[in-house]
Amino acid sequence: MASPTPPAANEGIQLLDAQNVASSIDNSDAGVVIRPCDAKSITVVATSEKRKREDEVNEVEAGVVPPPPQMQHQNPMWKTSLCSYFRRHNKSCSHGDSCRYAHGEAELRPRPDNSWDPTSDRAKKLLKTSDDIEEDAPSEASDGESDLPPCDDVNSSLSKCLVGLPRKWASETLKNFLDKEGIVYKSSKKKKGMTVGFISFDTLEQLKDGTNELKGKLVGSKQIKIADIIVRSHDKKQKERGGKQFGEDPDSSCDPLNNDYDPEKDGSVVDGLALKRQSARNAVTPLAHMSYKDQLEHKKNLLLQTLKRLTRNARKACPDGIPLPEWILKSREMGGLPCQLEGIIESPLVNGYRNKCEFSVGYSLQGKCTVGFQLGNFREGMTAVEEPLDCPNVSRIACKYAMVFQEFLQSCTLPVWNRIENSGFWRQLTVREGRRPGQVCEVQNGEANIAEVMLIVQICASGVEEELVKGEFRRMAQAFLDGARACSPPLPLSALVIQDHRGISNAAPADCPLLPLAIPELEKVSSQDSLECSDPIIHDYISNLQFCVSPTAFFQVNTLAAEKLYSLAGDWANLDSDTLLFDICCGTGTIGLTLAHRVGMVVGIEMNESAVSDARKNAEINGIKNCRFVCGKAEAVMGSLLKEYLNMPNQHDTSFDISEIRDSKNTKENESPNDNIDFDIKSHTEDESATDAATRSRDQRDVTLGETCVPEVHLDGKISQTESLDNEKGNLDALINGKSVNHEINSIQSLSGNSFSFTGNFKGTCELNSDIEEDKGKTTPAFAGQFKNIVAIVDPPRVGLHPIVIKTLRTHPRLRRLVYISCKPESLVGNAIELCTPSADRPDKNKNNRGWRSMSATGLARHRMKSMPNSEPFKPVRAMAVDLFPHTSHCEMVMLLER
Ligand SMILES: C[S@@+](CC[C@H](N)C(=O)[O-])C[C@H]1O[C@@H](n2cnc3c(N)ncnc32)[C@H](O)[C@@H]1O
Repeated sequence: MASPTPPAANEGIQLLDAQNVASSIDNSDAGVVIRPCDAKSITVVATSEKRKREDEVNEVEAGVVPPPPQMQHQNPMWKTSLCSYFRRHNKSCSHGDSCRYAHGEAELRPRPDNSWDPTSDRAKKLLKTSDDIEEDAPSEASDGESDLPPCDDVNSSLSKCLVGLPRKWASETLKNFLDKEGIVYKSSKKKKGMTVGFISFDTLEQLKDGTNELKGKLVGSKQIKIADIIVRSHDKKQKERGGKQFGEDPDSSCDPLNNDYDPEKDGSVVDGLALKRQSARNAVTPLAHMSYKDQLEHKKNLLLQTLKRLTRNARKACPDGIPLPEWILKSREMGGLPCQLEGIIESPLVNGYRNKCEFSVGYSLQGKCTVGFQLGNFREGMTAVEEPLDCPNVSRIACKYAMVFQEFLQSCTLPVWNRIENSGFWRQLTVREGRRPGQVCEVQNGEANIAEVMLIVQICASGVEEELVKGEFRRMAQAFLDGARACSPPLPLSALVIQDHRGISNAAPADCPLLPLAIPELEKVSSQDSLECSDPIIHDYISNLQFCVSPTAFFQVNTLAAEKLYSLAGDWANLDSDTLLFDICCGTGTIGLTLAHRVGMVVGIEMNESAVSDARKNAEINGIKNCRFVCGKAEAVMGSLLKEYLNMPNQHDTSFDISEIRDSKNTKENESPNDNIDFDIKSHTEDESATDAATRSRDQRDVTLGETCVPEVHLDGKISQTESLDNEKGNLDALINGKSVNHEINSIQSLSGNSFSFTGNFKGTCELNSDIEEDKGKTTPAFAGQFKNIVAIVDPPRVGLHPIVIKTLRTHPRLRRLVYISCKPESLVGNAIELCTPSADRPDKNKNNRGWRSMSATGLARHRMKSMPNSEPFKPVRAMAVDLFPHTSHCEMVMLLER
């Protein structure tokens, strides 16, 4: 038998202090996970042992056998983590020199983002130095557990972090456990779903006894580790000003866990490898220290590793008795790749490329009111904000506006948002930029091409007197105008919007109230009391088309690189006039609209109402008539749309029967990872058109399954004759495309000329076809069978596609080509496993989703494969990346799947 395989470095939980905890936190959209990165590797090891003879290359990938020297050199992670096996087994490791992990500090290399393995002496030393700088040095952790804090730092050190707790524990369970163990403490806190909890003590004595008692205690099979909590100097300052610190009141908002800061949303794209950020530049652009060429090489290497995971997992998921597909067999000749990675397309603009920056409002490490980027994840205990001036991805214009706002706040009476206390008024500034039309001759001088700027200021108006708020808004608008004018040349300023958001995190929901403000002198303010102005919108241009961008609609942050991305997707989709193109997760319609001239018809699907409204406007202003945009979650409408357009039998059924929806709803309640099913589709009646059925949706909160309801309908089209039309709510009696209809309107989404778009309760019979469809002479359901070539381009958010969408696409026999665009290649891999693995002859209907929380994305995909209906799999044909995010480790990947 082979000698025991050393586990990967950092196996299990061996976190030393709060920083180390943070460094293992995966801040993906899925939430916080202390990532036993190694569990994965261990699985790989076990499986690759099983399938050793099949593919030795996989063992290289899994770290089981060393890569050839040239690969070692290429792998940016080579020897960047300490080998835990080596440390634990008296400095011996059966892999010897070929181990991918460092045997001791001397061998250790810095990670690509210049950070060090958090468990290394170097990292700890750096940590200590930086903490000294912050006048807030915690005790240095030693060998897995922290020492007791020095006596002169008692106030900030009477709290500890408990690592390795069961995820299912809540605060109450932790309290019970501590009481049972006889620990004397002041307060404790634990959030379900995390393995970290917090405990605070009244005295040093209590802390000493408590930590001694808890150190190494077993909970289930896991040992509890104890780590320090690092309190920043600005938090101390807040405390001095009267603010609470963690531990003072466990039920108060002073809870480091009560934050769902998403650095991605914030523009602060944090590299998961980072240990600790000392500057906004490092937090937001961790690769900025590399040349652009090296950055691309680094990203390419990461993508290669990610792609190989697809092959490995699809192989594992392949049901017994079913032959491995050709692409997996061929992968041996390509070093384990599922298809060729054909390269990485550079961003035309490397600096200042972001057209949207979300600046946090908070305090710097020195306690100064600052508008900029947070230095790290709040879960790392980091709330400090630093100015964005040194971040190369931010434009000069965005920086200027951040500075103008910062100056304004310093003289403002209303408080800035306190992330620890969840109180305050000013929260965030978003700067969105729109470029001029036409071919840009001087790409690198991107700033000169910015024609429009929209500023969105997020506040929390709760409990603040209205008059005071109005006065501050007026002063702020004036400050922005003055700031814009003071620059040479003056900065563009087209729209100013207030977003009143009362939630804990700055990530506001799509329906968060927006108040467009008049900008003095730009807008003619009719009276002193009227601050509001009309629709705030800016414009940008892609492939010579104009795009409206409303305040919250998604628009790629790097427009010039996005243009390259879309044209690559279009080229690979192999489009012609016989093509029906589904643009899934279409946002403001950018992909569908830029490719509309190459296809017969585009159907865009998007859940964000304002983005759909923008998409429709965009079609109109560009005179594009062969696009239809459907507002709804793809998982709720995709099946119906496929049936509607592809003339499937039983056309008047919705795509999923109630049991399917109920099933997905149940799995959600029973811990389904896909907890974003908000819509329900009811079987529709014979007198509704398929279009109506496909587009109507109802918020799950208002409906319980099995209940009969008046379906809510989303319609769009042109009114040729109107008897009554109330802009807000009321009844619409109109002739729509020649048919008389009556609708109770819930909300009108856009109204320009005689075009409309609204949701309302469906009352009568309406064979509605939008004028766009009529103009093309393709009326619903006359589309059926009209298209020979059915293609989907999917561009989902970071979590990837919903499993129902994957299943719908995979099981539809007429969909032969799919172009997957991904801003998170790991999610693409998860989805591609489900799309490309052969299905079992008899799918396992018994979906046991228990334990999904501890599964990796790929493990989950393999698990779901078991219940995939028998269907022809796709195969990965080619892949290519487009760098939309220079200086960060993020990258867009495009993969062509065919069958
Ligand atoms: C990465 S963006 C792509 C947008 C667009 N393709 C573009 O390039 O501008 C993802 C879009 O998917 C939308 N989205 C997220 N979840 C969705 C769902 N379940 N169904 C439909 N759209 C969804 C988001 O609102 C967002 O506009």
